[in-house]
Amino acid sequence: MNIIETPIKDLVIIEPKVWADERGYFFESYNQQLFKNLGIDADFVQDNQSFSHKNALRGLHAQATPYAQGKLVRVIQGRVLDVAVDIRKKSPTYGQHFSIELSGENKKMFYVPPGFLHGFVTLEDQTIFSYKCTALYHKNAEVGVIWNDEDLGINWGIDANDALISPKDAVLPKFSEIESPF
Ligand SMILES: Cc1cn([C@H]2C[C@H](O)[C@@H](COP(=O)(O)OP(=O)(O)O[C@H]3O[C@H](C)C(=O)[C@H](O)[C@H]3O)O2)c(=O)[nH]c1=O
Repeated sequence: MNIIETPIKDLVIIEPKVWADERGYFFESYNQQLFKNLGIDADFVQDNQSFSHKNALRGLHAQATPYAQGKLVRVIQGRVLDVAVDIRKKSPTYGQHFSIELSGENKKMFYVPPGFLHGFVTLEDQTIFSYKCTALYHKNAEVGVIWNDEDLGINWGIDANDALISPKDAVLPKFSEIESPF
């Protein structure tokens, strides 16, 4: 298992060791001791899974302190562009984002610590997205920013007219309109 740092501190990519043979493949998608050895000393308490059609765009979401969530995200089937935005007020990369393509094919995982907005857009039909969270869901603690915020300048790689957005996400505020809870 390899861990790859990104230009944003604490935001890391994990490449699991994949065992392939004539039957298919096997890999450990999570191993607490191995992750702690790699510096990800997080206790996960909730697993989530979503299924999406192509061009579904979920985000940008976070949960405010004290319910802030770290997320270990991966794609079981299909392909996404995954995006994390640093909104830790004291961070030198505040307001900056990092994007990565996650797929059933590349089997890459992405650890998004507490203090980040998170979202993804699906690049293939029948995409299954799975992630572990370090805090339970608290609906009333949800915070979000509109996906196409001009200040964040995220290139989602799809035509905005094709994006499938939930009614909730379609009315999220601009980045300049929120006070980061981190
Ligand atoms: C997140 C969540 C949702 N729900 C229920 C509440 C909603 O009625 C329904 C759909 O939720 P939502 O539309 O917020 O699902 P997503 O748009 O995929 O939200 C996720 O999208 C981005 C990518 C994230 O990083 C977050 O984990 C999460 O906000 O599931 C639950 O019961 N538990 C949960 O933990």
